[in-house]
Amino acid sequence: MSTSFRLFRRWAAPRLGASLLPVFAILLLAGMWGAMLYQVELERQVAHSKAVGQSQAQARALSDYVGNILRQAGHATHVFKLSYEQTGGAYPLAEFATRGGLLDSVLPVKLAIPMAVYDASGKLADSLNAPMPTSAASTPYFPILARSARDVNIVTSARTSPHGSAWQIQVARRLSRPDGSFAGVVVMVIEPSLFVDDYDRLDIDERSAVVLVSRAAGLSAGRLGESLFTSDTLEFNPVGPRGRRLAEVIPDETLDEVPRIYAASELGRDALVAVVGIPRDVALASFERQRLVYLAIALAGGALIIGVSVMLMKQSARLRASMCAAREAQAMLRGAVHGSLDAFMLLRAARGEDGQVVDFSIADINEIGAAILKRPREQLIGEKAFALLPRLAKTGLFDNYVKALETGQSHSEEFEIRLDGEAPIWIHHQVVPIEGGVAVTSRDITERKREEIEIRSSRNFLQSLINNLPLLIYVKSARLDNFGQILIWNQAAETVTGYRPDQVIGKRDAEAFPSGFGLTTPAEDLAMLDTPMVVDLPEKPVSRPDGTVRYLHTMSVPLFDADGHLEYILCIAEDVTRRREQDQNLREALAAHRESEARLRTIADALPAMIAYIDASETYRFHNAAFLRDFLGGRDMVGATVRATIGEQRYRVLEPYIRRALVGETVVFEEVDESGGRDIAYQITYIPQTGADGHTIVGFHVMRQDITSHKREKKQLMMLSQIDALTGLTNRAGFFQKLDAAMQNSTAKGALMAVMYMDIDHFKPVNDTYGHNTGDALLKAFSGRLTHTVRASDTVARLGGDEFTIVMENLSRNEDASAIAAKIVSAMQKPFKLGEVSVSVSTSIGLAFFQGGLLEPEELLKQADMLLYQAKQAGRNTFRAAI
Ligand SMILES: Nc1nc2c(ncn2[C@@H]2O[C@H](COP(=O)(O)OP(=O)(O)OP(=O)(O)O)[C@@H](O)[C@H]2O)c(=O)[nH]1
Repeated sequence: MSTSFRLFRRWAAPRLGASLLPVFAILLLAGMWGAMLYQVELERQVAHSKAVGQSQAQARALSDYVGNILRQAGHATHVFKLSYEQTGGAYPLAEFATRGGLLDSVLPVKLAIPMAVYDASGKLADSLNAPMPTSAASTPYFPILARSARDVNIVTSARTSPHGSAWQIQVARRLSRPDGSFAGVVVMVIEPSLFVDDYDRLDIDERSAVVLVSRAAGLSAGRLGESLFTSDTLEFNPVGPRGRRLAEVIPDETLDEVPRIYAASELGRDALVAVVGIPRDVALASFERQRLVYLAIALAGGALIIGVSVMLMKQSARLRASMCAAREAQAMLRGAVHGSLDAFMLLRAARGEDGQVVDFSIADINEIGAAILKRPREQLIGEKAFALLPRLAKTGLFDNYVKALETGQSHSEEFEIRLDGEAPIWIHHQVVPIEGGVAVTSRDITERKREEIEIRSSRNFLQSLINNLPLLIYVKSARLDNFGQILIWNQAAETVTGYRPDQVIGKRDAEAFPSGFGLTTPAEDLAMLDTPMVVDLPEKPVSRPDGTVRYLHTMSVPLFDADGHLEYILCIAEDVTRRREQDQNLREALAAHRESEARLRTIADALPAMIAYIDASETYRFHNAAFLRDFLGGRDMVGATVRATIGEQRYRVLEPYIRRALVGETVVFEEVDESGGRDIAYQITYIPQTGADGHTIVGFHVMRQDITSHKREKKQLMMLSQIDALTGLTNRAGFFQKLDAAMQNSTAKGALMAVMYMDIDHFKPVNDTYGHNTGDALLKAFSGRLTHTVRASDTVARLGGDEFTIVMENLSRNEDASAIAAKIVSAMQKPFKLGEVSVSVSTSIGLAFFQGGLLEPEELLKQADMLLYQAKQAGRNTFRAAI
């Protein structure tokens, strides 16, 4: 096979494969459509033949009818001839054509066929149903009939009527005299329209064409729909070869818009041809329906074929793509496997009779794998792996392969193999399940493993050392390519700063700490680069991610490589936050203490009370400005004892109180200072002070308050509480106190006394009419008048509302009190001038007496109230006194 052919085949094969399906689909479509069109054409031809047959049947029916009419017309002329000749020529047409007459037995008279009788000279002798030519002498049939001695019937060819454009057929018969000589002719004139104007008779569609053609005359008459026509040009030509059974014809000029299938039927005589045309759509209706069904089936089938083909093409394109990819991948894999530094084997599972895997045969192996097994690759392929190396089964590899195969899970591990008599080796082993077996990759990693273990153990030691140191340790690179990058970050660094190693390691300060702090500043790091030496850095705040701040005291130490170049900056830091906080707290506590002391002194000095503090040894420790000024007479006694300050005599008075205070009792007592010429009352309070333990009394506070004015106000308040606020008279409480005192006095001395109880008559209307202010003004004016009417020693009181009482003591006689009552009643009758208004009221009074006894004040007042009630009952403006 030549190279160019091979190349061509490689190029053509996929393309051919890709185009087969669409070509097949197109062929299938074309075949389906071709078959469908062929079938449709066959059916069209059959339908057409049927339609022609139908038309011809109709045409035949028409020609039969025409022939029949013409025959009957010949018959009719014969019947007339017989009657005419029998009657010696005296037989009128009218009688011949009566309903039920001779004509009617041959041709229906209702056809009203025009008829005429001409005499021997050709002159019109009789006519019926239409005007007829007056002479027949010039007609072609007349000389023939005149000459002929026999009974002859002539049917003329179609010809145009002498009267108009319509054409007609004439049926003429010779009439003879009894001697046989020529008597004349009888003629029937038949219009072709008679044959064609009736669709019902033919039972055809209304759009059909019915035509009668006279070949001899070249005339035709027909009917299209509602219209009748005649023509002298229309001709129908046969379709196809002559002599065919089906006589399809086509008109040489279009009759109208309707396409039709025409067929002709010759009459056989008189050169007449009947033609019927059936509308094509009617004739082929069922074929057209069938054609639509075929079309629909073909379209649906076509769509199905296209759809399925497209789907299959897509599927096959995908399949080709994935096969291509698989082939490429396979090729790459094979390349990689053979070029790999790892040993690689494809093992096919070998199963025993029970279906269990008993061994694996080598399906493929690369050169390195073959080298490990110490056999050429070609020899190894097909060999049983574990039969070849039975000792490998002991390592558990066999079990691993079977497990990977059965679970479908890849498996990779690093393990140490100790085979008898050989140094242990480390293998990195990977088993991948594949169809019917496993793919195994192995790499000898003994060397790497050994180094790794060594490095790990020394690193672990260092790591644990660094991590367990309580100091923050972090190491930055000092190499120029990654200067400032943090390389080590120990546990204490994480705990103190809150940054985990993964957030910090490999980054520079600016990246690692978004909040902006640097454990050492870039300037400090650069300084280390310039002059590498141990530096004690100032304390610095660092913000943790949670927002709290820690203070670090850092020392940075340069670390050099073997060549003496600076390689790392080791930073060792101590968290000094707690110590700083303690210092700060102490400072703040001291300041707060001083501030609070000063504040307390300011407050104490501003207080009007005298305040001092005396300790358990009775020595003054503090006194405020008021105490210094008012109690100590301006001498500062802080540090002096109480006894020395106030003198022995006064100390004896105060000592019991001091003792009580020093055992924890709050002591309150009063003292009157009479030294300054006026009495000043003091209230003194000793408040014990407990020490830090909360119960030992370490001294007591003294508070000395001037309560002189307070006492005076209290007295005044007592007095005020017995006065009626509106009128200034004694109120209810004062009245009862006074009444009680007076009754006690009366009982003690046996003196006569009286209680007067009065009420303003009709006071409510005053309030209602003038308002409450005027009511109040009236109450005041009433009180004033009352006070002026009685003695100064009598007590006038307002019990409430408009009710008043008077206590009168030391009376000589009852009448004295009654007289005063009368005087009051009279005094209150005068109008009261209250601002703009003048108000007139009156008063009613109840008067009760007492001259010692066991009566209670309330009972005496009740007596007076009863009497007041009686006075009100008596019509008001009066008084009632007890007898
Ligand atoms: N303006 C004023 N009216 C008061 C005061 N206290 C009570 N009143 C009114 O005094 C009226 C007392 O009415 P009464 O004594 O019951 O009736 P009255 O119209 O005087 O009739 P009699 O006493 O039966 O003649 C009530 O309308 C109270 O609202 C007050 O302090 N000032």
